[in-house]
Amino acid sequence: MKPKVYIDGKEGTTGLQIYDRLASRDDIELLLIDETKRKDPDERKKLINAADITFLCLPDAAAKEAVSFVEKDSARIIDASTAHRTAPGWAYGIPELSAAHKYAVVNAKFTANPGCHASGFVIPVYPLVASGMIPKETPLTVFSLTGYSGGGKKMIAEYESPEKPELYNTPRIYGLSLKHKHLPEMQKICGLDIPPVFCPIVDDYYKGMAVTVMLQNSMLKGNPTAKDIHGALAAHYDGKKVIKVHPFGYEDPMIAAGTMAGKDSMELVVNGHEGQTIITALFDNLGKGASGAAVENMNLMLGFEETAGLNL
Ligand SMILES: NC(=O)C1=CN([C@@H]2O[C@H](COP(=O)(O)OP(=O)(O)OC[C@H]3O[C@@H](n4cnc5c(N)ncnc54)[C@H](OP(=O)(O)O)[C@@H]3O)[C@@H](O)[C@H]2O)C=CC1
Ligand SMILES: CC(=O)N[C@@H](CCC(=O)OP(=O)(O)O)C(=O)O
Repeated sequence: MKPKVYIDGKEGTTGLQIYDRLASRDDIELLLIDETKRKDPDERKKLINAADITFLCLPDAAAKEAVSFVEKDSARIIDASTAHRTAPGWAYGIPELSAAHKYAVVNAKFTANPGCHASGFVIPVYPLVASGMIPKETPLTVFSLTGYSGGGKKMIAEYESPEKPELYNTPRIYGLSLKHKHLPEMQKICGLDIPPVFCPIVDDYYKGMAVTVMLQNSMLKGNPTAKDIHGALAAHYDGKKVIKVHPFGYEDPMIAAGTMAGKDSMELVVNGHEGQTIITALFDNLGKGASGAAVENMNLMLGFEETAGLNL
């Protein structure tokens, strides 16, 4: 029998993107809610318990409510919201981080899909902290360029409105409280003593991200060069299908944030010299930053090839 899959919040930005990746697959059965009942708690509860896996593509409060609906042992959850990313008992959905992370996802009842900015930070930083190259007490900084689809339906409507304010044509820095909701997962998953200083920037294009971490090499163990750091990342992600480490350096003098738009994979680009290193994670906020990652996690949880249905 084919595994049954339900998307709670299918009409939203992330939900529609997951639907697009699953609609043509014949190895799963998609359960669809009656459109007039898509926010009806009883109907959603019925489908969550009828499904083998439910994707939650909802605001945090609705995601928490959906988890409270789970009754059957067979019902498993992949939550795209921020609600459970540091919660006990939840697997963190970046299986490439380590064998233990992959094992946790494969066997999870509950998987938290990572935040988009967080993915671009955690994927380069986790292995460097785990190996000791970045001491866990290092004060890191990170900035992230994102397309406006990262803000969901509301932000998409603002950017695509004829009344769009003139200054929305230029990049806008936000998260100025320095308390962005992705900071807890960045710190916890990487095992850092303190969260990084994080500056997100949204710009007037639909999708694609460039998340950049800058390092003073003298703060790192053994005073590595940028090439050493590149070598450590290339070794860690060697053979991975969804995460690629670009050969050291970059062929163009500039890196465009939209380079990986439309893809479900991520590319890490390392530049620098003996004294300083700059690492940029290039990916799509709707791909490895959300829906592509969610489908990859589903594939692992259901025993499929992890890249099934993905566009690498
Ligand atoms: N956009 C992105 O790049 C990313 C988003 N996420 C996260 O994924 C989740 C969904 O985000 P996104 O798709 O962007 O958001 P959207 O606002 O685009 O979509 C959310 C959807 O949930 C529906 N919804 C709201 N409340 C309920 C409810 N009680 N029951 C059923 N459906 C409900 C909304 O309905 P209606 O259509 O009526 O508004 C909407 O269709 C969020 O938690 C977000 O933080 C994570 C990573 C990246
Ligand atoms: C442009 C924009 O607003 N992006 C969102 C992040 C999107 C994402 O990863 O979302 P969740 O953590 O909600 O899952 C933000 O920075 O809050």
